[in-house]
Amino acid sequence: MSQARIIDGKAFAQNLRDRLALQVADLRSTGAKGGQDLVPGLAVVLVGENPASQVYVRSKGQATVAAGMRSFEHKLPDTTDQATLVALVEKLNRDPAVNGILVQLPLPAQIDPAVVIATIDPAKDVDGFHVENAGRLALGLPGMVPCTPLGCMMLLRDVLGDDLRGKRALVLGRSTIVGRPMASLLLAADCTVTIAHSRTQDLPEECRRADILVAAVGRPEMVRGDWIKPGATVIDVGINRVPHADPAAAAEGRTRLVGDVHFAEAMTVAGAITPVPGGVGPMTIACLLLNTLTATCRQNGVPLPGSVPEADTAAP
Ligand SMILES: Nc1nc2c(c(=O)[nH]1)N[C@@H](CN(C=O)c1ccc(C(=O)N[C@@H](CCC(=O)O)C(=O)O)cc1)CN2
Repeated sequence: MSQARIIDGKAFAQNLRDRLALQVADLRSTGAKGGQDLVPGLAVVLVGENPASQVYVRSKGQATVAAGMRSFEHKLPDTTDQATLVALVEKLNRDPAVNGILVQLPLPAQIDPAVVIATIDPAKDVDGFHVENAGRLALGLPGMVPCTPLGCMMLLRDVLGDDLRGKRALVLGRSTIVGRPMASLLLAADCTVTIAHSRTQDLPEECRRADILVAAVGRPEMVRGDWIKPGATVIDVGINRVPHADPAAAAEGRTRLVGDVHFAEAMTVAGAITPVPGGVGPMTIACLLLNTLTATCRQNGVPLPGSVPEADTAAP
């Protein structure tokens, strides 16, 4: 029985981070303005004590520093009100040392994420969630592209090559963070794109038509092997924590991470597949660094370094 190629997102992300670090070092010396080094600065804001968010924010800070950028971490209590958070974002918008702003999601219930995201200066919106950047992507204009879909596109291009024209792509999930921007990027690459969701009829059959299947639905192992077209490229965006497979370990409260795709089944059908962990997840942070470098260059009228991939835009 044939086995799919495992797409090593961890290695790809590390390679991208290494290349970005070289470009940042170059920018520091050659991009100097007014006698001062040009150092990209990323501000990450965490509200509350969600354990997963704490891990992600710590990793983002470490990755930022490792790339030679400045990291500004702002940790606010769980009880923070919306006005306080909005005021912090406005302050970061005005700070010239801050080129990128990211507010870690999810936010506590008393805060409307749409209001906070709308406050971020679109030029510093390294998450690409601001309505201006979302609109730009949907309209095929350059802007900031959300990190996870951007990372998925890089992995896809690495496996399939740059020419994705005419491929049938199915995006399972219509979130504003992954599903919708992913569909826009695939459309910009001239794929024939379907967005499937909870109301889609005969989901397995829709999936089986896809040359590229992107699962971003947040349901552990929902996509089974017989939903996959033989040879298809499968990008699994899901990160779901489930009880450990060994009942004794599960009884001790131990868990494991699984994606939205049943990996063992998919391995025997797909042509290539991202694992969970070690697939798409690490690309999210690497692309955050890429977006921060891109934002810094654009804000300072400096050309993007040649050896760093231009962040995918929907253009032309
Ligand atoms: N403002 C944002 N909030 C959130 C985003 C985002 O892009 N912007 N995405 C997710 C969380 N996230 C980054 O913030 C993220 C998720 C997963 C990973 C990752 O590397 N996962 C590892 C496994 C990690 C583990 O063991 O738990 C993997 O898949 O290999 C990085 C970043 C929600 N919030």
